[in-house]
Amino acid sequence: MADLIEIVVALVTGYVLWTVVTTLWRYNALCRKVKNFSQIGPAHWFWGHMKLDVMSDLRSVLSLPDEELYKMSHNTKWAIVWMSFIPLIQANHPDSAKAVLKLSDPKPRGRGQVYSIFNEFLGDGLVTSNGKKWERNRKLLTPAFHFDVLRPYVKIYNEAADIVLEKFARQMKETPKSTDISDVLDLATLDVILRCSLSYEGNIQRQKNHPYAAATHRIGVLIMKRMTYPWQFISWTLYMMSADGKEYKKHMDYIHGFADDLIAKRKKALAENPSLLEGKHRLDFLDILMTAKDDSGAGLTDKEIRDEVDTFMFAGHDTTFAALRWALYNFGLHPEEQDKVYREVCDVTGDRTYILWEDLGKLHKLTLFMKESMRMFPPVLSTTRLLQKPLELDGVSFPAGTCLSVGMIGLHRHPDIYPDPKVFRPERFLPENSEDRDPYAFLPFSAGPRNCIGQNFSMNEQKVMLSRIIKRFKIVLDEDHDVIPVTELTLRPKNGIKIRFEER
Ligand code: HEM
Repeated sequence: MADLIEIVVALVTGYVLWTVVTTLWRYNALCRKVKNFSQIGPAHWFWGHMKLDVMSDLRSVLSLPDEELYKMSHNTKWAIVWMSFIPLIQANHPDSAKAVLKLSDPKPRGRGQVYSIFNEFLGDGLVTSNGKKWERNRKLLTPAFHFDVLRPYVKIYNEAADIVLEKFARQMKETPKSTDISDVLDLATLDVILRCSLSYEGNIQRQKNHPYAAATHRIGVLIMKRMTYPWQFISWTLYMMSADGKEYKKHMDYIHGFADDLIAKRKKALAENPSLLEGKHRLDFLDILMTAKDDSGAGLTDKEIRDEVDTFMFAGHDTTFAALRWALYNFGLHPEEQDKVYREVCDVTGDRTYILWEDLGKLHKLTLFMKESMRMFPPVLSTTRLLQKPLELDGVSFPAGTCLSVGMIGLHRHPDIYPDPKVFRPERFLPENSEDRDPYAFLPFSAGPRNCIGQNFSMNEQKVMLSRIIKRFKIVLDEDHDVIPVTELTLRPKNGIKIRFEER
């Protein structure tokens, strides 16, 4: 018996030692590989880049002098951010971005890995799931973004824009110097996604604020804060013991309860009146989820439906909200570009106030403007994959099991791809100026099999909102208000953006 115990102890000790040694060996090999990659600044020996100001205030990164940017990007296709001792390797060139994104490699969701942190919030929805489950749901939900489904949404975007204009006009009467644009656009984008995809009529925009919008805002802040404490990042239990963890759980419970309620109401409505789906040429998002059956005839479980509802409410609202805020900011910063877009909107729409589906394809200058705005201020800052096979690129080989990200800011400001990267120049996206550019050089919506399913939805919504706003108002930035870009899941302006809306 004693012999057996000794053997077991020896085996366990051997296994533990073997695991520690191989992990350290792999870690050391990876560190040697990445040591020459460009960095946003010197890393602290313990915290790495996590506690640097640049992580919370991106102004210094966004205003790096061109020579500095050039030095950081010219000879390398990868950059590195140290999350304490964990290197976060980021593709910052189209070649490396393509190598990462065209693979069907999964998103990393193990303990302490980037997407694990979203699991409690978004469950196993389309953004976070992998493998067969992702494949099934992506196939199931793709028809919800068909043009025929998107076309009637233009009416809803216009209705939301009506209220946005009315509120901006009222706010300007109350505070003529300038007004913060955040709450108005937050509720508008939330209302749009709820009405279009989730058949939910909650009169959201008529409320002063909404607990869902407040909860997503705080969740963004708390997730980024959690990432700066490795022990909280790795352990949900430890996180739940902190005050932040408790607050996070409170918001999450609210969000999940809201989604459950919304699903229950739609189920009830469909049960009482099945004809609601009759005559619908194509089903919208929630109805697809409710009625989908797999080959064996089984539908999605309640939890699966809720995960997708949570995912779409977040992914479909916070991102477009971010893009709209940065676009209005850029209108204010670049009055001459604003003017070009204004004249185009007037030409296309004439005496009409409402934007029609047919107008959307004619708003070329606005589209160039929106692309340049998302180049400089990408609403989503990165996406990550877990290598399933070794990857060799640019003289560096990464073993299977390495996490590789694409960093949108580094990529979109690469001076070899975008000369004068800090200059706002929408003509960069004219066909004649971009046909030779690699499609993986501009990735606000990511690319490859896991690209954004909602990009047309969002582009249409942004076009309607922006053209309606700009046709009615001239946009002037409040120069006394500091705009501080921060990473809070999406790229947000920390204290909002203040604008003076002048009636045209
Ligand atoms: C300006 C607005 C938007 C931006 C910048 C944006 C950006 C992105 C990016 C970068 C990804 C990849 C994320 C990752 O790999 O982790 C993504 C995925 C996704 N987006 Fe968007 N998005 C926007 C709007 C929307 C809208 C309006 C919806 C829904 C109506 C939506 C739904 C999704 C979903 C479900 C995914 C996961 C797709 C998959 O993995 O199959 N997004 N988006």
